[in-house]
Amino acid sequence: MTTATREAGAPFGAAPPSSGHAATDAATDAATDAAIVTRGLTKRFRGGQVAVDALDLTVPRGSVYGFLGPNGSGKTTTIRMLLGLVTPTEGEHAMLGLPLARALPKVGALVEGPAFHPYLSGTANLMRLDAADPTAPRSTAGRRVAEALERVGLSAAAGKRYRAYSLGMRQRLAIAAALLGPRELLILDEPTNGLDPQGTREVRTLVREIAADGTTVFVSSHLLAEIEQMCTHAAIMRAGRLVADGTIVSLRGGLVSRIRVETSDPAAAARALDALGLADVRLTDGAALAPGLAGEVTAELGGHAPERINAALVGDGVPVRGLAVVRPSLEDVFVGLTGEGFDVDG
Ligand SMILES: Nc1ncnc2c1ncn2[C@@H]1O[C@H](COP(=O)(O)OP(=O)(O)OP(=O)(O)O)[C@@H](O)[C@H]1O
Repeated sequence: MTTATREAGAPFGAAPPSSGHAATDAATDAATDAAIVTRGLTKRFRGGQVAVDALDLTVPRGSVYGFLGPNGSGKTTTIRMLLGLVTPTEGEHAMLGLPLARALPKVGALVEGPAFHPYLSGTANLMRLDAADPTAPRSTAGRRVAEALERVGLSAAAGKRYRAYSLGMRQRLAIAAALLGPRELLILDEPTNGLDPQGTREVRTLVREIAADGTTVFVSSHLLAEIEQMCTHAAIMRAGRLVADGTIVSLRGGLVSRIRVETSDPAAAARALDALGLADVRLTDGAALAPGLAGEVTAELGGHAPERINAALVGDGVPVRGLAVVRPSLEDVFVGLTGEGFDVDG
């Protein structure tokens, strides 16, 4: 069943009124209460290209949900299906447990940035966009625009022409456009694409602030580190398929942290780590590569406290130049799952 046929009836995931099974109800309620649910969502373009392949997603309310995947992995197509801009070939989807037409007023979206007029101010640009929404009452337009500008931290620059805005300010204005009116869910497609580091930081901070105000944020990106810094949850896509999803902590939890010791005596360090019972001790002898180069020993951290490892190394007379806990990144998760690097140009 697609969105088009579902709009007139109950939203996907809604519990039947007479459902009497507690376990089934709990599962259904979780889906109904989610900000976004998709089941078997598929898009096959004419010509046979499968952009999204049987996607099952559950985005909890209140999460900052990273939708991660290399270029071309189906992120934009999924978002366009969610918003009713592309008709799915198969599968179901719902936002906020509502039929699409009722959900959309509560959903702000930034898919392809709105076209702003370079010679108009931030305020004037948003007033134009607000005026294009036939459901928004005219009498409160000024307040809506002022609030949206305030929310993205552009009140002070509201009167400036758009052409004088920095890249980060421009993107914040685009997000303000998605926030005209109260939103329960904000969907952002690659909001930091093309931004400089400062602009990227501004957008990242803004996303966190919006989430802290209680809005669920669904944000796509091809940048692993960015999703790790910004999100509570993530789904990882590859070639239209979901390869992993969950909280960032649980995704990383599938892989173990390691301890890394930098030392001029890696053999002694390796012996000490072995004696402590650390697993998978690996050694690189720097001096064998170049005279004077420090060596490195790594091992699975397991339940060992790094400070005790350090004390044991020092106690054994190992000259420790550096000691670090290396936590697995989402990139490690992706590589572990697919056996491939995360090719951003993929
Ligand atoms: N209208 C279309 N017709 C045919 N193929 C399409 C169409 N739109 C997207 N595709 C293809 O579907 C696949 C997924 O594209 P999509 O834009 O959803 O990926 P993405 O993960 O958002 O990547 P990007 O970050 O580059 O936009 C790609 O191979 C793309 O070429």
